[in-house]
Amino acid sequence: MTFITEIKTFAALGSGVIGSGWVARALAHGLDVVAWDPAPGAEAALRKRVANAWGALEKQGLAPGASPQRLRFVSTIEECVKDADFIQESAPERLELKLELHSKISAAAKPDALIGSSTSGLLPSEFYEGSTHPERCVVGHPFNPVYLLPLVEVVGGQRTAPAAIQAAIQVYESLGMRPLHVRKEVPGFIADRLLEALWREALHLVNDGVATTGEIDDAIRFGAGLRWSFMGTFLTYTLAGGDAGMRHFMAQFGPALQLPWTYLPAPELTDKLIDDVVEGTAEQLGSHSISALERYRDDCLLAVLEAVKTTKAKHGMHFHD
Ligand SMILES: NC(=O)C1=CN([C@@H]2O[C@H](COP(=O)(O)OP(=O)(O)OC[C@H]3O[C@@H](n4cnc5c(N)ncnc54)[C@H](O)[C@@H]3O)[C@@H](O)[C@H]2O)C=CC1
Ligand SMILES: C[N+](C)(C)CC(=O)CC(=O)[O-]
Repeated sequence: MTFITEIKTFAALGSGVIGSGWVARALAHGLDVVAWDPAPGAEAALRKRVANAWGALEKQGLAPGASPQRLRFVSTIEECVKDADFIQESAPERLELKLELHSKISAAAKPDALIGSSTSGLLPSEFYEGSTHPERCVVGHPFNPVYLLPLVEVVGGQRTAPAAIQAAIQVYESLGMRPLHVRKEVPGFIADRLLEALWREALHLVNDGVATTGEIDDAIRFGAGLRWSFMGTFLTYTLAGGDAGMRHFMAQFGPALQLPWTYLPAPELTDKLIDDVVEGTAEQLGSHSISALERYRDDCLLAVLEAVKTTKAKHGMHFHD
């Protein structure tokens, strides 16, 4: 079984934060993009988000012919997918909604067009249950902002063909991404399991009055956050074990895991906790608008990506190593 991997037309269903990020990435790679979203005013909101991202994409370098004008917004699912070579769904994270949407998408799509879902952690075997040609259906879980962050987790369901996983990896690579094949279909995949643990503990720290949202963000951005862009937890902790490496690290810090410092269940989302988090982050936002902070974030990310790429090259490594 073969799937389309040379893509000219990219279909995006759902054009919120993540869908618009996919649209911007695909446009920047010189593709024609067709988008659909049922919300009133969705087309204007999408074009505004793409415009806000375009400056960063220009700085990063556009493919020949890349233009926001190659985006066409349509009014039906069928029109969106019928001529598409690759389809990416970024609809709200609700199982029933995705189940129904994918039965319509897959029925109208070319049979050999791959279908990816941006879900953050739902299981593909479940929401592709009613899909036509389920062997071409995968999860392609991206990270915000999708147009700059390279990681995409690729996950197959019980009926996904291994060849479709490889084909999807090829397509995401052609969009400049760094696919990571999640070999076992588990809720939350790999990255969101880790991010959820951090998020849960951050909420506990606010709930227990230990720290404000700003202080917790400081604890990340001036410490581990800086090193995470080029070295993950396992290699970082190997170095933290000194010359004796990971075995010494495990012997020294392993017992603390039995205390443990962290809680497993999430805190109850009481009105007070929600207010504390919303008020804390409003203070952090200050007078900046979300789009201004998105441009600031994008500039920082471009600088970090460039620094990591240049430094890796000096050490004989490729960016995707
Ligand atoms: N926001 C994030 O940080 C990330 C989200 N994701 C995933 O991406 C997907 C989309 O999330 P967001 O973009 O954050 O949500 P969002 O709320 O920003 O956007 C969702 C969009 O879907 C549209 N929509 C509503 N009903 C729809 C339907 N029946 N069919 C198609 N579109 C519909 C909405 O009008 C809205 O524009 C979810 O599966 C989420 O788990 C993945 C990575 C990160
Ligand atoms: C909060 N979230 C689970 C939707 C986050 C993600 O899925 C990935 C990200 O961009 O952090």
